Amino acid sequence: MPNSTVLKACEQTEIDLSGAADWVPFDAPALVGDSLRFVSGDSRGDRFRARYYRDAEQHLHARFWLGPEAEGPPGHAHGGAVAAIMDEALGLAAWAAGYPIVVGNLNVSFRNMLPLRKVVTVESRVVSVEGRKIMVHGRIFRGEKTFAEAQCLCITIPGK
Ligand SMILES: CCCCCCCCCC(=O)SCCNC(=O)CCNC(=O)[C@H](O)C(C)(C)COP(=O)(O)OP(=O)(O)OC[C@H]1O[C@@H](n2cnc3c(N)ncnc32)[C@H](O)[C@@H]1OP(=O)(O)O
Repeated sequence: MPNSTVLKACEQTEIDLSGAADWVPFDAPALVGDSLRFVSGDSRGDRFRARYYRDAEQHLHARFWLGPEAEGPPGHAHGGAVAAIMDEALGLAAWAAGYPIVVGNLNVSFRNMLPLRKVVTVESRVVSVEGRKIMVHGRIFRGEKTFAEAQCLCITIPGK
């Protein structure tokens, strides 16, 4: 079977990215539009598929699926793919909290290799706001297993 056919087969698969019972879908493109294209913009893609939610306390969560085009170590996610998820999700968490920002500093700890073709959860918290500096913490996990943790310093955009 040619490679292109193998990749197409993956595209056809519907991935269950549904949220927890008390989460409400969050319309991220309505807030930041094309800024999401690099990571979560292709809902049928073979790299990332994602859906964002907010809980009752307005914290941002996401379900992410990483496909074959996000591969680093065999069968597992590339570190850059994990960092890209953190960059988008934690930056978006600041936007969703009302702060128009860019990411100034992102510190990612890779705790366990993240398996491809599994749905994982991203959780985030805006932990502090000091002037233009918004600190957001996040974690990628599935069940009891944490794959990555991150601290993201977001800086509000002057004039926004
Ligand atoms: C846009 C929609 C996004 C939606 C969700 C998707 C999220 C995607 C997130 C991204 O990928 S954003 C793209 C990657 N980030 C960048 O390209 C940012 C590039 N850097 C800049 O544009 C500027 O350096 C920046 C706006 C962050 C800061 O420049 P400024 O000249 O406006 O601010 P300044 O340097 O005066 O710093 C303001 C404060 O922030 C602090 N700061 C700035 N950059 C920092 C840094 N990198 N590390 C630590 N602290 C930093 C700085 O020390 C200072 O603290 P104090 O007020 O306490 O003095």
